[in-house]
Amino acid sequence: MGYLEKIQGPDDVRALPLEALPELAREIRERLIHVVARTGGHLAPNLGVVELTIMLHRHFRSPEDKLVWDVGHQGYVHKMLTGRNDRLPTLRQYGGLSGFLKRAESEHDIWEAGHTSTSLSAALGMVVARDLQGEKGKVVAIIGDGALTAGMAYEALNQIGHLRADLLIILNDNEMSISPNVGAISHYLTKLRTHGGYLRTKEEIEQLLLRLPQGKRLTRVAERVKESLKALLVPGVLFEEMGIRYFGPVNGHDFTALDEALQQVKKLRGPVLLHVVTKKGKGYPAAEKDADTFHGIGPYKVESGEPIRRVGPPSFASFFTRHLIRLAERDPRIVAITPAMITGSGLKPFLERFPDRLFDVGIAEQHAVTFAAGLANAGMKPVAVIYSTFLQRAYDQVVHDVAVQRQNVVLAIDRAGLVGGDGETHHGVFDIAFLRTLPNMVLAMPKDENELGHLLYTAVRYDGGPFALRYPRGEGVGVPLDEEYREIPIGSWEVLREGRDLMLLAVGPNMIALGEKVAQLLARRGLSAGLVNARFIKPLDREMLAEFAAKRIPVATLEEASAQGGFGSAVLEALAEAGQLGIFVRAFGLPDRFIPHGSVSDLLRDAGLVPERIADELYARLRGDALAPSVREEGGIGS
Ligand SMILES: Cc1ncc(C[n+]2csc(CCOP(=O)(O)OP(=O)(O)O)c2C)c(N)n1
Ligand SMILES: CC(=O)[C@@H](O)[C@H](O)COP(=O)(O)O
Ligand SMILES: [Mg+2]
Repeated sequence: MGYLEKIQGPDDVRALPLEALPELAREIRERLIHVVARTGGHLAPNLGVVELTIMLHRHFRSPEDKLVWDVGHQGYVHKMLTGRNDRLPTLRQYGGLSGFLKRAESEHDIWEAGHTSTSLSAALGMVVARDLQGEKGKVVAIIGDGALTAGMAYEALNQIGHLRADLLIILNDNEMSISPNVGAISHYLTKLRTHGGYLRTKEEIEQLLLRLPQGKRLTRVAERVKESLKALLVPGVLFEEMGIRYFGPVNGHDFTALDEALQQVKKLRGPVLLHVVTKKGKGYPAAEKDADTFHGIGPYKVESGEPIRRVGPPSFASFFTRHLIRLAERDPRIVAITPAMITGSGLKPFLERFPDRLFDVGIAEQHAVTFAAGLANAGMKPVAVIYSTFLQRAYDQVVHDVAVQRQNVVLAIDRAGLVGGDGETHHGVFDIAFLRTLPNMVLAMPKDENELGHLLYTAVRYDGGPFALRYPRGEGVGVPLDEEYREIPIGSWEVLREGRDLMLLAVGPNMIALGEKVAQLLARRGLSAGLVNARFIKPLDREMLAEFAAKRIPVATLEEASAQGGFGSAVLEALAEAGQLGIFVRAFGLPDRFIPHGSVSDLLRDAGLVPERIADELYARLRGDALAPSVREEGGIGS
């Protein structure tokens, strides 16, 4: 029996002799590689923090000492060492372990995060609470070099330094965000890494100066000279100048070096940053070689690292890039912006074709949006490609810098809808509600990858202000692409199927497929339901809506988004405004709760967005039959 199988919690980790740790690390890596090969997940980040996680649990007594992980995608090792190793094969599965930390899963999961760069702010909050309550215990934030490119991290560092907060920050620097890290901060960290590993403080540097010939005089010369010497000699001066003592860099795979470093820094009071250098994907050649692909990967063959690809059409993201390249060929104003998601957004072909017209701004969604507004302000046609969930971080920039000024920015909202294994923090289900309420905003979603191209063509030619174009994670529908693009009239819907007794208004490919099945089920029961591709969420096709109302045809809306404030709400508001609420309307969407991880089909079923449930309810309501009990279930269909 190996070491890992005997570990039920951090006490067991602390009980192991130092010399047993390399074998424990090997066992952890072997299990990670085999389990994630089946479940999919964030393999490379976790392989990079095996030794670090082991040592953190040896030096700090979780949960009295609080380990606050940034993002949490690198929390698998932490879970294995805190009593959840046996459940690892349920990772990211419906009802199984989350791929991020979850307080409901364990007392050792102090903080939940799927979005980067929140750990420092949260940790500082815990430090201040501890001190105000007179509690004990260390607070340790573990943040990656990528997460350190987000502005929110500096807002926290600013206050940490100001308060001289007694907080340990572990900077896990693997030179990678998802793709190789970018920006001036990353460049600075590279300089620090190449300084070679030493653990000197400012004081020691000053002692060193004093030992130099003329050292006394030297140290007496103007503060400016000393400061500039310090900047040369003192590593981490960026942090030091914020009042945060910097130590490192330390080899994050060397148990002895980590042990010594943690031994030293944990005794210190006040804000301390330990710079740990790790390798993303460590211990699995395929992941070491291609940490970008193995950052977040689907199932793969262990022997070769070759992804087990499902046969099917390319992803919406890759279709989007194909259209963007075709349009950028003709329009030099078009530039693309990504906040550190080149790979996930499928933008690599665009980068290869137009290296000077793609801007990776790092993990900086707020900056990405306002940078786009600045570009538009100067006559360019910026296309900001941002996952729906990450766009949430830039909402005020959309309002204040884009919508108010009617800047001609295209917001390409990828991962719009349920995303599956990433769960609550990643489903793109709120952007309809938070964008449709903005004046000057156009918001559209295509029925398939071909219409995606026509809507993008319409968007880049539109000069009436912001145009938000949302599309889902996952594969296209499998339709051919037209040779030529055509403009789609803004605010126009498309009738896909005529109906006499009911019109289903569906947003996006999944809901159109769902609507088609509902219409077929109702047809078998003698109810004629039509289906509309509601490709514009804003502006609505008020003409078509008024026509249904005038003919007193009931409508039902279908959206893979929060029903609260979503497309269905917009339709209800429009009918109420036109005094046409007399017709029956039902808005089907996601319920008023956060949707966990699992397959999209499991999650849609859970939310009641399945044809049988919807057909049952609509039939019962329209034919006056008593509602089937199952349909009345609370919290199911968007309530
Ligand atoms: C606000 C936000 N934007 C983008 C992402 C997508 N994302 C997840 S992990 C990651 C890279 C994080 O890099 P780093 O902090 O260095 O961690 P590593 O994966 O290298 O361990 C990114 C961009 C996110 N989770 N949150
Ligand atoms: C942890 C994180 O936020 C990203 O790695 C995210 O999981 C990527 O999502 P996709 O797999 O949809 O690109
Ligand atoms: Mg990193």
